[in-house]
Amino acid sequence: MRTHIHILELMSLWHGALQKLQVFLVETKSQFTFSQSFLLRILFLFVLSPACKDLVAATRDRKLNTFIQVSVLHPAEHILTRYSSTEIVEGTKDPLFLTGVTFPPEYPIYEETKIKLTVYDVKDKSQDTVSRSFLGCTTFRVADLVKSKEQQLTLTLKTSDGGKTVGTIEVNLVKMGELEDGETDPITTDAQDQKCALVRECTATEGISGKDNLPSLSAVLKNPICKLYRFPTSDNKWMRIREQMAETTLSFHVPKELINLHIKEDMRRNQELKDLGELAPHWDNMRKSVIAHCDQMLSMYQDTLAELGKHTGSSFKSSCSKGEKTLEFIPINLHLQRMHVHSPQLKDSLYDVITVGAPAAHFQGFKNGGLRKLLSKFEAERRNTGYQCIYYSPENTAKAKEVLSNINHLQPLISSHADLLLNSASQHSPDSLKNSLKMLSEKTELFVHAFKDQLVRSALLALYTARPGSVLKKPAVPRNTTEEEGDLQHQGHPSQIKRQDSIPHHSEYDEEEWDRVWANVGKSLNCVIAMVDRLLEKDNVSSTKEGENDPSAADCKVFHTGGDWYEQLYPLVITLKDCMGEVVTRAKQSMAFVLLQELACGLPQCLMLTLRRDIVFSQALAGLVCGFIIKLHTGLHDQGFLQQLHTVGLLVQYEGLLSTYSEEAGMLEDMAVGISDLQKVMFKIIEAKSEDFLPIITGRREHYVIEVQLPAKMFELLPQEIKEGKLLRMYPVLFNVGINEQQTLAERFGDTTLQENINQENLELLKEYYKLFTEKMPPDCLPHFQEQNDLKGLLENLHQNIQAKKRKNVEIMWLAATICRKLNGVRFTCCKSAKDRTSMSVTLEQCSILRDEHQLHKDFFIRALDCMRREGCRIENVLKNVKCRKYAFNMIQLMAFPKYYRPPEGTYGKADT
Ligand SMILES: O=P(O)(O)O[C@H]1[C@H](O)[C@@H](O)[C@H](O)[C@H](O)[C@@H]1OP(=O)(O)O
Repeated sequence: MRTHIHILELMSLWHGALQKLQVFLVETKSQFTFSQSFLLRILFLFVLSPACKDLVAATRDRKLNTFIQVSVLHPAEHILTRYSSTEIVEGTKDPLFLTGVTFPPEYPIYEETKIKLTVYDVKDKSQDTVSRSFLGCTTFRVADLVKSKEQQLTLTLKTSDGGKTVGTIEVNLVKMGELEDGETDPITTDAQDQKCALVRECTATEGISGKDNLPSLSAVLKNPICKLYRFPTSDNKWMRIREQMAETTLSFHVPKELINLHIKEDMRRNQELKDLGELAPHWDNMRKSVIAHCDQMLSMYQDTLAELGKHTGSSFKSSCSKGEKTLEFIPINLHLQRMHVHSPQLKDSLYDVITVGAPAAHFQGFKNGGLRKLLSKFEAERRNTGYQCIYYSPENTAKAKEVLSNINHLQPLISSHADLLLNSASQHSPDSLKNSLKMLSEKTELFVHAFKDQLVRSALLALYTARPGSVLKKPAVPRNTTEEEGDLQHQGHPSQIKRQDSIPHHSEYDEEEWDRVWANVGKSLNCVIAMVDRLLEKDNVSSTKEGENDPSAADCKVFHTGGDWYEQLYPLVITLKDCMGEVVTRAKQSMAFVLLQELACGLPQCLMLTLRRDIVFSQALAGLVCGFIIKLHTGLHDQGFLQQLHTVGLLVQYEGLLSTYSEEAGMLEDMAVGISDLQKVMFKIIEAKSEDFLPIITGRREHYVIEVQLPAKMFELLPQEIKEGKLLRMYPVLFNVGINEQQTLAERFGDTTLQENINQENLELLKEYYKLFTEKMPPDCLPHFQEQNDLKGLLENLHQNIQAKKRKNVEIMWLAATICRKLNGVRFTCCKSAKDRTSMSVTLEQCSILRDEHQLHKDFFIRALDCMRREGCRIENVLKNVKCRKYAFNMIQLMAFPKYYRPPEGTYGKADT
């Protein structure tokens, strides 16, 4: 029977290159046999090599630059598939390879599968196609390795004609424990004992969601890619690095949920506009035009949602699709980039960065700039041009939306509590009556409170004047004139709009009427409360009398039947509902009238701007939800973090690499608004009731709540406050430093103030977060808390760097990222597509962390950086996006990059992006 083995990872780290190469297979379980046909889950295929002497080069005029190519010959296919390569090690006959090779979990490896290791000498790696010459190769059958004595093969590395021996390769199968022991082996100077890199297994579940195989994380992360490296530390030990990258189903799930909410919100708003009642012709025509435009927009959202509903396949949007209309709500190239470090004598550490294209409206384009500019320009125009409508500030428009949302939320709630009260009355249940009354009172108080706003009062007046034939005997300026009322008078109060004389005039506007209607709700609630008190009191008395064998007890019983309580409360409850209905109608209409002004003043631009903002927000939100869920899973056992989460909130730090020149300046303007809009988002963690762990989104444009579902076992780990549904706040901050040739142009001939302003504003936000953090968190709470002073210093340093206005000051990014990590925040890195510049930046960040936190040997810093860029997850990201293993940089671009952002030779060039 043919055995089907899953070799999850093949790691090749080859030191001493061609003489001797050892390959290790490591199994997950302590036992497996190859006679079974089920999938064997092998953790490691580990390539290890001692030093190589007498390496045979084709010519002796130059030193060898070598790499190993790993190919697989599948038993059924007889085709050799090129699978993976190590990095190139230059100028030595004793190369030390640091890069591993991985097989994904679904990769089929059989007993009969052959693995071929070919060694090449690279002549010129700067060319598009690396010019190389063959040095030698060897092939082994997986079964031979597994069945071999001591699970080790010694193979000869031969020239292509099979004639000449150029070295030997040792292949070993290693059990997990042996590997772990090996990990801490010191590196000796004796090349014979040098051990090299490995690639470790990465299954969809275990690789990223950890050993517990967390279903709530597996539901979100898909298609993981995993690479492993082993790098020397400064004290000559080995550290093991697992680099992982995964896409997320949230790329599509979040935008779909959000568009659904927009549709509901806009349908409701359109209905509210229709329900405004009779209006004078000027306003009526305005309303018709607004509704027509809004309906058009609505159907556009519906079409987009329908298109997204058809989408199947991969859960990420590639860089090539960034301009596609149907995908405009989807974030570009959203991935989790994770580095897992096992270093000797130190605790394992995880470093996560979410990489995503800058949230921006690519389909709409950037000819007129991005949201930051467009919104303020629009607002200024709306304020200054003589539209035939009333100007309400953005704050007041937002307030109107809030009032409407409160009405829509509270009215049905109060109504159902009132029904519950009647129900309790009919059951003659004192306890339940008390409870229902408590709930009813609480909600009604909230309701009354919701309308205590001057805006409602002034909008009622404005609406009154917009009714056919309205007239004001004197300019009715309500008490406490507000900003919009000032504007209202300034810009043409509706009452000042000329009307035809034939329109019949209404009686004078009664300013006090609203107060009366509004107060009636409170009064009718008081009547209900008084009645309930009386009923309960009588009930008490009657039961006491009953206990005393009072002869009139029988009468009382008749008097206090369920029906009686109900009958006495019923008319009062109906009055309460009626009063509330009266308030709702007036308040809804007045607020809808405010919204009508907002829309009418800027048609159709305001709808296009709303669309643009929705698109950008959708992309930003998808990333944030992904970042939050991952952070929650990694921090679930960290009590300090959980406390920070509910007492302070979560810091979310974005690193932007966009230039402030041409189109990218527009992208940055979009991105800045999209990220700032994330302040409107709060998270809530709930216990999952089914196997569907995807987050649930509720709310409206001004305020969203994301409910993240956790399985019961994990939910149990949360602090009580979070379990009780406390809303968790987000603190997004963005720091941008353009690094490419376009930024050089911006610095020389253009303008960098956009970047400077963004960095300055966000520094203030970061400082605010830090202040909150120090005020609310106990001093010993966080693992990094002892670094309190460091943090202060880092913030000061960041401040100075931002003030310094130095060109391409990438120190800003490093400082902001370090502060974020120390404050337990979520890290994001973004450029246009999150493919090229982002890859340079995250790999640099990874290696810098290894150097600063894990004692990466200083001589290996550049080597490690090159390994990650050449063979790591990010080149796979490029491949996923553009089907080509080349970072899309040309020489001119690279020359403009800060030094450590340049990829190794041979990894960049023309790519069709
Ligand atoms: O991932 P990016 O860095 O945004 O990719 C850029 C790349 O930096 C640039 O050199 C190249 O000319 C392309 O513009 C890339 O953008 P794409 O969005 O086209 O991948």
